[in-house]
This record gives sequence, structure tokens and C-alpha cells, in this order.
Amino acid sequence: SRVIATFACSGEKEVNLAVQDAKAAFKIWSQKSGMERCRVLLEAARIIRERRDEIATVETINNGKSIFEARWDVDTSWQCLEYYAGLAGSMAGEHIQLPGGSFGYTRREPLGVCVGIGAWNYPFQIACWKSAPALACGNAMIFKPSPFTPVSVLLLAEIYTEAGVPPGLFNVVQGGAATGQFLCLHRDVAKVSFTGSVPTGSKIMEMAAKGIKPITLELGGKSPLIIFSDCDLENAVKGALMANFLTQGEVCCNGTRVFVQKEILEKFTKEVVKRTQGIKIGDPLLEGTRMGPLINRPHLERVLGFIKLAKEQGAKVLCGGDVFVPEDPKLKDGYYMRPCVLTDCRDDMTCVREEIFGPVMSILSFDTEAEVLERANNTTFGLAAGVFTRDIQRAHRVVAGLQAGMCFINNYNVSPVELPFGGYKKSGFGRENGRVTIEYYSQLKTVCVEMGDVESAF
Ligand SMILES: NC(=O)c1ccc[n+]([C@@H]2O[C@H](COP(=O)([O-])OP(=O)(O)OC[C@H]3O[C@@H](n4cnc5c(N)ncnc54)[C@H](O)[C@@H]3O)[C@@H](O)[C@H]2O)c1
Ligand SMILES: C[N+](C)(C)CCCC=O
Repeated sequence: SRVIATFACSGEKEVNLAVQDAKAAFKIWSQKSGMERCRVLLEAARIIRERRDEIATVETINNGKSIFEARWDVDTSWQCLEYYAGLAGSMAGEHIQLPGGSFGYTRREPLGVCVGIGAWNYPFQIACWKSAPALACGNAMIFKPSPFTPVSVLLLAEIYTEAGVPPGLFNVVQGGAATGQFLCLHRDVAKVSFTGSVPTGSKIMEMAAKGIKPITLELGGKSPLIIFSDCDLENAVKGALMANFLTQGEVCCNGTRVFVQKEILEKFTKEVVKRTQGIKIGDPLLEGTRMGPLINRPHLERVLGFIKLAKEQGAKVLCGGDVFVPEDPKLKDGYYMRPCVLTDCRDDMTCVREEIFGPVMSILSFDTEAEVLERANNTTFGLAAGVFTRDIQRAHRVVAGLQAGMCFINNYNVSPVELPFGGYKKSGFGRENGRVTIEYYSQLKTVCVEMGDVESAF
């Protein structure tokens, strides 16, 4: 490993300065029309597209994910800016006729200075998914990336500035929990949008409660992927790999509990193992690589610990689950592991119950639709879920019964920015992407207009 950058943690003083600047920028930005904001966001999207390879390279160095995948993240980032640019110009209230010629109308107004706090798995994408709707609605945003991935979001700040946002409108502060706390508790911060773990999410909620601030929580998951025997097997296998091995398995919505109907269990498992063994691990900057190193040594040890425990609890490792040492001597101390497929899993095992956040797929078998639905929902999480079947009625019936905010039918882990993304249960609340997110970054003002005389009670 090598040091790629050193940052000073922002303390209370720097947080105060960032909030002060954001407030000044908010005054200018919130007065602009939707179309004016649209133009700036479109320009930022254009610059991100133009700098796609450069941003993806920085993200790969920042996080360790393959360059191939980092380019996808950059794409869902500029697409998000384009999408909210499109909505900025059409944000509007409504007009309501009242008796006697009086009327009311509503105005959709920004909240003020919003805070975004990000996780380390999708650093650039998370910053875009939060800032694009925030800025489109007329807010300012102060963003704090994870201290494990502090670099790529600085490019976003640079790009917004180049595109024409007022200075201080999108500001980055660096640091860990203490910096996050200063932000959440600041009296002039109007809203916090958080992506991270459930325990931290709970702390954010407590802090926000003190200031009666609205929050968005995008938290962890342990999502089910249900494969019925009538599925297109080739697509189901591809879907299972997409559901488990993107970004070294460090993905909140991963479908890590793979329920497979008994009739196809053997065939499915054999094919999944074959494809998993074919995943090219190594230098994430090389074009052919599809899996890079995990985020850091303690996290690698934690993931390996889950696999050890799974074996002790009776699961069988069909492939991977051990440290991988690349041939390149420069990479020999990297945090690489082979993606793992576990079978003979039971619902009560730790590997099936807890979020591992690494490349570990647990295969479970099932008999009936009713049985699998109950088992799939038997979790405190509710971020995502997937179903593979050719039976259209069953697909929609099962999805309707799943307790998860993001459901996939015959695919997994695709992210069209037009669709809202977010969780049920302990996976959080509020949404990112889609039209609905406008509501999480704005407030509604009602104006009641009297056209006659005041009818007084006094
Ligand atoms: N639902 C989603 O969209 C989504 C997306 C990505 C990751 N995640 C989840 O994130 C987790 C992994 O990310 P992580 O390890 O970075 O999570 P984390 O909760 O440890 O940290 C997330 C962010 O919160 C900050 N933070 C930590 N303590 C804080 C505090 N007391 N006050 C304010 N800020 C604080 C961290 O510095 C970091 O920026 C997983 O559980 C994963 O499922 C969820
Ligand atoms: C782009 N994905 C794969 C849908 C991940 C979204 C963010 C979750 O960690």
C-alpha cells in the first residue's frame, strides 16, 4: 500500500466556515429560476462526461474497484445530474380556487444548507446522487466523504465551480465521526442525507432529532435474491454475480441471500461457481480486471472472519473465501481475496443474517413460493430484493409481498437514475434518485389569498 493523499480533518472552525459560505451561496442560488439552475447542472454533467476516464481512474485509486466498474459509476453520476437538471425547470406548486374569488397557491421552496455524508463504496456516485437533487431544488450542500475515500469528491467540487455554481454552494469537508457530528449538530444546517451503516444512521437520527431536522438514511442490507426453477438460468446466474460481486461485494443492496428452488439448485450452483472462479482479480487499473482489493486490512480480516464462522456453523465453501496474492510483486500486500460461494447455508447462520459487505454469496434452497417469501422477509433489513422467473404473475405477486424498497425482476443491481432508490425497515428511509427525491430536498409553502373583506369573529 502507499499514501495517495493526506488531508487535515475539518474541526468545528472549518465546519462553521463551510456553513457560513454555504449560507451566502444559498442566498444567490435559491433566487435563480429552475431553468438557470438546469443550465448549470447540465454543464456540470457535460464536464463529468468529458472527464469520465480521469474521474474513473481517480475513483479506482480512491476505492480499489475495477476501472471497468468505476466508469459505470461515473455514468450513473452524470446521468443523475442530467436527470435533476431536467426536473429543475419544471418544479412548481399548484393553484387552488377558494370561495368568493379568493384562492391559494403552493410554492416548492428549498430547505437551505444541506449536509451529505457518504460511505466509502461509491464515493463519487454518492456525492452526485445527493448533491444533484439538492442543488436542483435550490439548496447548498456541504459534503463529507468517508475518510477512507476522500479524493474523488474534490473533482466534483471543482466541476461544479467550473460549471458556474456560486462559490461555497457545494463544499467538501474532510474528516470522520467528529466532523460528521459538527455538521449534523450545526444550527444552520437544514437537512442531513446520510449513506452508511445502521449504527451510524441511528446516531445521525438522534443528532437530527435535537434540531428537528429532516434526514434521509441510506443504510445497510442483507437482501434476498429468489431464483425460481422456471427462470432463464443463464440470466439468473449472471444476475446472481451482479448481485454479489460488484465493488468487491461492498455494496449496500447486494442480494447476498440467494434462495434457489430445489429443482435447479445443483445446476445453478455449478454454473455460479464456474463463473465466480472466472472473475479476474488483480490491479484494478488494468482493463481486464473485474475485482480489485477490499477497502482496507481490517475490513478484509472482518470478511474472512465471517467465512471462518460460516464454516464453523456448517456452511460449505464451494470456491474462494481466501486471501488472493497477485503475481505482480507491487501488489503482494494488497487487500485481495477470492470471491466466495457458500452452500449448505441455513437461515440462522451469521453469514445469512448479517451484512458482510464483501464478496460472499450464501446459497439457500427452497421448495415453495410461500415458504421463500416468508424466509426472504425474515430480516431486520429491507433495502433490496430480486426475483428471477418466467412466470409474469408470480414475479409481480412475489415482489408485492417483499419487504424491500428496491425490487428487481429478472435483473439485479442496475441503477437507472429515473427510479427511486432506498430502503424499508432498518435499511433507512427517504429516497435517492427519481422524481420523489425532490420532496426530500424541498418544503412546501402554502399561501392563502383573500380577495374580499375579512370576516372577523371580533
Ligand atoms: N443504502 C445505501 O444507499 C448505501 C450505500 C452505500 C453504503 N451503504 C452502507 O454503508 C455501510 C458501509 O459504509 P461505511 O463503513 O462508510 O459506514 P459508516 O457508517 O461507518 O460511515 C459512513 C459515514 O459516516 C461518517 N460517520 C461515522 N460516524 C459518524 C457520526 N457519529 N456522526 C456523523 N458521521 C459519522 C463516516 O465518516 C462516513 O463518512 C454499509 O452498511 C453499507 O450497506 C448504504
Ligand atoms: C449502483 N448500485 C450497484 C446499485 C449500488 C448503489 C449504492 C449502494 O451501495
